[in-house]
Amino acid sequence: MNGIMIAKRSLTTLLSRTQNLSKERQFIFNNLKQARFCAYLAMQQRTPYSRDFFFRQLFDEKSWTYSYLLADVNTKEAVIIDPVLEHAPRDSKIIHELGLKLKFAMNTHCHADHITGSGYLKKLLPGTLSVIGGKAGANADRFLVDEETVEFGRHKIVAYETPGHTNGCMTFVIHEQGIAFTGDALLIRGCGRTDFQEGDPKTLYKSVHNKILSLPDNFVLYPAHDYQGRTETTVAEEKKYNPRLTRSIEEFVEIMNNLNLPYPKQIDKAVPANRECGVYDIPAEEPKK
Ligand SMILES: N[C@@H](CCC(=O)N[C@@H](CSS)C(=O)NCC(=O)O)C(=O)O
Repeated sequence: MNGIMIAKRSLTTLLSRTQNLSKERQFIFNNLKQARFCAYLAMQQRTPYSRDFFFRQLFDEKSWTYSYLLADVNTKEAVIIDPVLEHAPRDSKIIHELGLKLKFAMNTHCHADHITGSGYLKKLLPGTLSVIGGKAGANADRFLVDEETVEFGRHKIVAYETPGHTNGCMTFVIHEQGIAFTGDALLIRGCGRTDFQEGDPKTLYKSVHNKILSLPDNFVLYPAHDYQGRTETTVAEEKKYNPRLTRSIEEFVEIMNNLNLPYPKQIDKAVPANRECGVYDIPAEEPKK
């Protein structure tokens, strides 16, 4: 019997003995339960990336957006997920410096909070194709349907429809590497709002449970945003700690209908621009009045 098994057995014996005891002991019991879950999480090793898989998380501080640059190390073919207009020069520079060839600029959905960098990247890196879900109602070079595969080198992204934040939301999964890009469907300890752009809480709840939280527990999830500096999560963590999605569907609807968030600052220019796959240059700042 190895150390972990002995520790697990002792903890289980201790836990069973603490049941039906006083409040104080119940408190200790709950903390031990928590410790046991943390140990379980720590033991859930993520799938190590294969040596020929390149991953880079990028950030836009204005809209708190994460973009992801992925590549096949051998063929140099690359994709970028959810690029941001203002960072197209930065992203194309990295791609150039690393000797990569951008094949696809992909969007998980038609964003409301920033203009996609797809259009500008197409101009800076000729040959790049823009990609979005077929139900997004946006223009692009390639439209994805549920479970369609996008390839770069030998790597495969499977696109799953996860509507609810918007109709066209998709989650991009790379099964071999144990990762998923959830866009705004699932955020770390949260989820995308449902109060505009075809948002629907019941649809979102079903999408997240059926298509994201049903992935293996150790899959690492990469959202399109985080507003607290967190960079990634896992299926196991969200199944345990997501304050919205661990509730019943009725409670979830109630929560979502009462978020009362202010509208994203850029929504009026972002949605029309994103319907056209972004713009082809960084627009000049509007003069201050
Ligand atoms: N303050 C930001 C917008 C923040 C926001 O509304 N985020 C969206 C995702 S981008 S449409 C969201 O779904 N948030 C959910 C949440 O619970 O925060 C801005 O002005 O751009």
